[in-house]
Amino acid sequence: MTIEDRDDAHLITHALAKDTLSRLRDVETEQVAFRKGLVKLGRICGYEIIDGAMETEYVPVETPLEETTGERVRGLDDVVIINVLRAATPFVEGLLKAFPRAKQGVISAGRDEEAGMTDGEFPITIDYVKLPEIGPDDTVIVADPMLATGSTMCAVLGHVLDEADGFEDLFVLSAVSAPDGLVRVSEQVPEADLLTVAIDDRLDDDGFIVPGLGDAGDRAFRTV
Ligand SMILES: O=P(O)(O)OC[C@H]1O[C@H](OP(=O)(O)OP(=O)(O)O)[C@H](O)[C@@H]1O
Ligand SMILES: O=c1cc[nH]c(=O)[nH]1
Ligand SMILES: [Mg+2]
Repeated sequence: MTIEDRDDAHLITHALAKDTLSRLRDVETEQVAFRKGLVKLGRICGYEIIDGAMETEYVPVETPLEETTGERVRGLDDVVIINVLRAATPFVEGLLKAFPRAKQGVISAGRDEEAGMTDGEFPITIDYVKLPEIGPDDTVIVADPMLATGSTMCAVLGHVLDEADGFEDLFVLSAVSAPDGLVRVSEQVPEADLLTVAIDDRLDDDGFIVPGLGDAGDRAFRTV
């Protein structure tokens, strides 16, 4: 198993996840490679969630030759993936390779970077929310590659909690997290399990994760 439990989060420690993230961090990685890297990382994280957090059950299987016992992952049809626009889009594309039958939700959320941070938090604008029905059997994965101050994720989770009629598990999945963001989300939404590939050192004065990988949305969508 390549998920390591820590006090602040569960770390996805698969070697390929670390390799892919290191390529994403590289300032020389251009748009197409960056976007493909996020897709790949999403796929790896999806497989790791299945391996580390979901159960299997034994089932009878009739092969062309005889009956045997196989093993199937339980609950693959009861997965909800929430795409936090915009940077999560390629990350979610990868997750869907692991969970092809997931129900999908979309929440468009952005930090007001002109307003800036106050007490370590950004004002968040939510423009659009479209969620599927979420119920007690569902494993919910809220995906956003960057968890910086945690302001966006707290706002997003507020909508998820308002609309969900219970859930089996609620995972917040990010590629890179800052310590402040992990603390904010776990204090404000204790029912969420935080999964991340890396926990970086700190935030800079503009709320960017250091060393981080820069602005994930801008690099994937080439808006700089
Ligand atoms: O933890 P926080 O301090 O809230 O920062 C993290 C958020 O910032 C980025 O989105 P951004 O606002 O840049 O929007 P984008 O996806 O459209 O680029 C990132 O994808 C997160 O959603
Ligand atoms: O470092 C950061 C912080 C917020 N959003 C990003 O894309 N990168
Ligand atoms: Mg951005």
